[in-house]
Amino acid sequence: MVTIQDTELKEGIQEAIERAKVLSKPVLVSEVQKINHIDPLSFYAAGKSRFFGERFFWKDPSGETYIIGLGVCKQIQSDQSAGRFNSVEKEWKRFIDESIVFNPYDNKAIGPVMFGGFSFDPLKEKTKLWSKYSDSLFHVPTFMYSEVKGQAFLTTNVVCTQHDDLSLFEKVGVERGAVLDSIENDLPQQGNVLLKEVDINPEKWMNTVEAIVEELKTGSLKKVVLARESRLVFEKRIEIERVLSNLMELQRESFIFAFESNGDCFIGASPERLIKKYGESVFTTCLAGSIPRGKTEEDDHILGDALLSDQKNLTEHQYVVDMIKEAMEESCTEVELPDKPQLMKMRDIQHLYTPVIGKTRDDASLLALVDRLHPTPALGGLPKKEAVEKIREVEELDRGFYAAPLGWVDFKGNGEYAVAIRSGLIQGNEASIFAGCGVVQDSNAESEYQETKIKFRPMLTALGGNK
Ligand SMILES: C=C(O[C@H]1C=CC=C(C(=O)O)[C@@H]1O)C(=O)O
Ligand SMILES: [Mg+2]
Repeated sequence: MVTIQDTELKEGIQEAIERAKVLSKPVLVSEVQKINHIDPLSFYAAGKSRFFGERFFWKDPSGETYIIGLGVCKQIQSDQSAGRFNSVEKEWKRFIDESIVFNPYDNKAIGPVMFGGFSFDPLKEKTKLWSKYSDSLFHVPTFMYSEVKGQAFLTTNVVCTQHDDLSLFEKVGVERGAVLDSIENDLPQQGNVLLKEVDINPEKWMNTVEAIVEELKTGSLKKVVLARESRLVFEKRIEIERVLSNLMELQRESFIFAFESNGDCFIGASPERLIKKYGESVFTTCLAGSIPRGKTEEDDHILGDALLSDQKNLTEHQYVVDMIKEAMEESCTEVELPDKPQLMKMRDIQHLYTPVIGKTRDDASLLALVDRLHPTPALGGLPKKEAVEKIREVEELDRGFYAAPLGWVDFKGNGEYAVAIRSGLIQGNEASIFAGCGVVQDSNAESEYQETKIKFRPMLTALGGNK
């Protein structure tokens, strides 16, 4: 049981209603309180009955930051394609500038935070798979639990209109009390059975890989990332909490995320950071080039060493390094990166990995950096524009939010975006899972196909389809 003593929320609501009258538009009041630790997954689960379809979950790979949101007090979305990063940022800034924030703490990821993401390619023809997600979609939660370096905070966000009155304060208090009272530490155990697993057109996908390899040998394109889908049908509705719990247990080194919208849930465990910005410091990652894990420790070392000296994978990786380095040098005063990749080992796969750090020039915003980086050649290809056009033309899959930036930004401009790979879209008792790989001149369709099979594994296992 968590007891909350409200201090400023009531006064804040009063003030926000007055401000809403003057501005003739809704005004946010945000209050941050330090609370005792709550299990992040239990907080998420506590919102199930009241806020299903309006929740999000985020954990960074270090486990330093957890952000869990329940309810949506403000939605920011944009269906425009050109300038969508900028238009989301502008709307967010305007919203924050007019808001009233009570927050005596200096931590990141507390107070008003918007969580969400962007589709991979807004110009790709839409299918009904992603009908619940617009091309840019962000939620500011009503209640948000943040755990930052072991300290726990609860943020309450209330949007007040000129027609509201102080009864809003009572209403929010009752709702928050109900959420906190329904926190239970044990997740219900529920078995589910995988009835059907359909790989969508694998032969056609391999033919496309072969055709692209031929194109890469002659034209100006150097790399194209091609992805595919597998569709799973279960006996019962998929329990998002259970999938998250499995991901937390099995993919500890990854970003773990869930983003619900209108009853669907985009979920995954990505090893890939697109960009993190804390103050002026920025961190990004070049991640491309893959090999399986070994069955024994010795095997694993042999495979890792083979990856570190494999020319096809080194080329695939280097394209990403070159592009990210150029983008960072444009936006930063200092950029540091090692001159050779190292290994990143996850449960199911190992990758070539080059971390990059920098200091932003003229305080470039996080979303401006996302705009500059997305998609890196780890998800799009090289040259960027031609590769994205090629994917739009030849790929059967509607990527939606797969392979695109997903993450958060707080009201001070700090935040982090992952590249949403190793992910899937849950729709009731069905799920689509996605995986792709970097196709270069030396690619072989069969081995790229095997690579996508390994990349399906984190989600397949978490869903209960592959023990
Ligand atoms: C496109 C995916 O992985 C990317 C990230 C790491 C390694 C990759 C590769 O080796 O092909 C891909 O570029 C995916 O997991 O769906
Ligand atoms: Mg690869």
